[in-house]
Amino acid sequence: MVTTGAASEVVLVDMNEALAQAQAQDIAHAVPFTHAVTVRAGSYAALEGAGVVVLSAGVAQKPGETRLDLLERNAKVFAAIIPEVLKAAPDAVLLVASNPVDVMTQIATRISGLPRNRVIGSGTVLDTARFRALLADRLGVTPRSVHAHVVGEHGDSEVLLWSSATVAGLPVAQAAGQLHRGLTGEDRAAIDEGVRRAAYRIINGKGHTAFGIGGGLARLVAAIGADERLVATCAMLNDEVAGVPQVVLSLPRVIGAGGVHDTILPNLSAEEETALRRSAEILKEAADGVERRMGWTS
Ligand SMILES: NC(=O)C1=CN([C@@H]2O[C@H](COP(=O)(O)OP(=O)(O)OC[C@H]3O[C@@H](n4cnc5c(N)ncnc54)[C@H](O)[C@@H]3O)[C@@H](O)[C@H]2O)C=CC1
Ligand SMILES: CC(=O)C(=O)O
Repeated sequence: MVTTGAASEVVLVDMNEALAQAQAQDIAHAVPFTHAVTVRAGSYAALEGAGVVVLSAGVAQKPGETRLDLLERNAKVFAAIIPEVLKAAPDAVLLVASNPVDVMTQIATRISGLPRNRVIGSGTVLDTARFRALLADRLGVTPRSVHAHVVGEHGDSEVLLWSSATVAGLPVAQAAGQLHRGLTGEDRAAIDEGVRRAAYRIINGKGHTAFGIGGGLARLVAAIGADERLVATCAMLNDEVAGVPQVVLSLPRVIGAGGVHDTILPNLSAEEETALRRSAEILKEAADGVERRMGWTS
């Protein structure tokens, strides 16, 4: 957020106050080289007046763990922190990053009681970035010129929408031909694996992921602050997706002041539609299970 000037003030709140203080100081020392952003650590009360509160507290995956393995632990963290956040910043948009981000967004929607469009999960914003980056690399163009989306779970069952991926308005296979680049079935499989397994690889190498999600969250915060109507793949509670009712997953959403303004369902091939239904079913089952175990539903 500091490097892009996405906000005028950033307040870090963490149960580990010494860590929050240290991070805030370290980040503040980058301000002279970047944008005029005030950065400080504080208690929940310091969130007063916040336009957006990013919820990233909780535990992260250890090597070998899936995102869904974190569910119970992070549900308890959200039950503790969301009432505190809302006491200080009742008008904020909640932007959820903690994993498993889709189910955590459902939990945040339930606990907060806020309108669903004010509780956004970063969802597949990161996976879409990874897809665009890998496709761009294959085709020899910049990722900003690749229009492609990942929908569904931010996790193992996510769906890369190859059928609607374009460059310069051309389907990627045709664009690849004109760019004299191969895009074989093997290349596609490697890109799929590169996107779907990115977090596992990075966590194996450095213990956590940070820069990609930091870039994505900053982009969403900027879009909310400036009422941009940015189209980004984010998670929100949907009435129904692919026949699955009341499920949180990512689709392209229009993001502006106050949160999500609209949702767009891209054209899907039959295979993509089946994969999206499967992803929705996995998330629905995980969310229903944790809601029962937390005693929120019978
Ligand atoms: N959505 C996405 O694309 C991504 C999500 N994540 C998720 O974000 C979360 C955080 O990841 P990291 O920053 O790497 O972990 P981390 O362990 O470095 O940071 C989590 C912080 O939460 C704090 N915390 C824990 N319980 C708390 C409570 N009750 N109140 C206040 N603070 C509390 C801890 O003190 C810690 O500083 C994880 O769930 C991780 O899986 C991480 C990267 C990408
Ligand atoms: C950790 C995580 O969810 C990611 O980097 O995709």
